[in-house]
Amino acid sequence: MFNKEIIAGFQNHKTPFYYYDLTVLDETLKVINDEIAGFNYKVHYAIKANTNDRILAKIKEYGLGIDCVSGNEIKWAIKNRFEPGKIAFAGVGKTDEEIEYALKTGIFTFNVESLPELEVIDTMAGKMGLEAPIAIRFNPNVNAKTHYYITTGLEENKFGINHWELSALFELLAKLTNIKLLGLHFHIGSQILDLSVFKNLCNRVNDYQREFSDRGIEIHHINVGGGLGVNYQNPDGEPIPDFKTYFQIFKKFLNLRPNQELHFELGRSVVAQCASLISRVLYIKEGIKTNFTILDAGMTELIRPALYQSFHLIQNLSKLNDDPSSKYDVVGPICESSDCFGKAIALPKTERGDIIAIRSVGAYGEVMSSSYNLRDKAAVVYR
Ligand SMILES: Cc1ncc(COP(=O)(O)O)c(C=O)c1O
Ligand SMILES: N[C@@H](CCCC[NH3+])C(=O)O
Repeated sequence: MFNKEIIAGFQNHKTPFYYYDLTVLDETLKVINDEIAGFNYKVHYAIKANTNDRILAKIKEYGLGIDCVSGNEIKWAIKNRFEPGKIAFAGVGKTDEEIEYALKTGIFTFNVESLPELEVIDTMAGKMGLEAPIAIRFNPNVNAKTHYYITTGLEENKFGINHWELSALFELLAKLTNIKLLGLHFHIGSQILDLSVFKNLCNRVNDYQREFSDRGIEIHHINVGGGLGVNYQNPDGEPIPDFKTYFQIFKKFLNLRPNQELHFELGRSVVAQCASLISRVLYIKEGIKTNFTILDAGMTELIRPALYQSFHLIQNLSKLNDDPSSKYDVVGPICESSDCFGKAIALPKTERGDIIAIRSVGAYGEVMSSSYNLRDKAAVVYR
């Protein structure tokens, strides 16, 4: 991602800043489109991962739709010229205002997460003289084998309708007159590296499909959500897991009906590798076991390590060819001990003023930043 010229160019910018390499995004989007070509598959990009307008313009260029989780995300998608007919709306807590707005706008589908929500959407659509297009989000109770905080498809999670609610759901569907059932929706979690869990998901989806076809209910599309993980250890290497293997699982194990569409809501795997957080070393401070490298970027720019103890590769771009002979706790300036990007990180001997890159921050990076400690918003630089 970096060469001498790019690194030299960084000297002209005030740090910290988000550096987006749109050529990386191009490559990723091309791979996705190649893998789904010839199949009745559609990808709706999960906009929560990154709402940057230049990123969205690229995603639109490749023809993806958008998966939203708030009314404001829908508004933002439309402002960025995505057609309402390519926008899906999920979320366990849709407000009346958001539902009304989405109905008026004519989005493709509501991914409905509970029976009470289904009734509210039906009532509101009735009052507006509309038919609400819906998919039912099921909680398939499939373990995504990922971090506890980003697991969404276990019965104990708040997301989706559980299997034991199925007969109540069928009764309700038969009764409601202002909804049009289009799809079945699933999303089991994020940063999934063990792809066998998607095979387990396919088996559950096939079971759910049967429940509907046994009752003579036709389903237009199946939505298997997102969740494909990325290689945080080696962002410049081959993606592990890779898109080919991922899509292959659905091609092999999911029983699509004739003419049925298969939808995906990928977020992280689309955008994670196209960005780095670029920062300068403010101080090297002596520590008890390891010295501290204190950066001018902190958890306000990237909260993932503090929130999930997640790993991001850290590189000293000022000394890229030197041996990583020293170890540092790489920390930010925020008044929290969790403001730490990594402990005992091997780096070349690092000095004040060195440029540091924190890699793979394109997903859930900039969007999760905050102004805690009244910090300025980080700038953005593109290639
Ligand atoms: C409903 C839904 N769809 C899609 C995504 C995108 O997931 P990921 O970024 O892991 O691909 C999420 C986030 O986990 C989600 O909650
Ligand atoms: N914010 C999480 C992912 C959550 C995805 C949304 N359900 C992360 O940074 O990994």
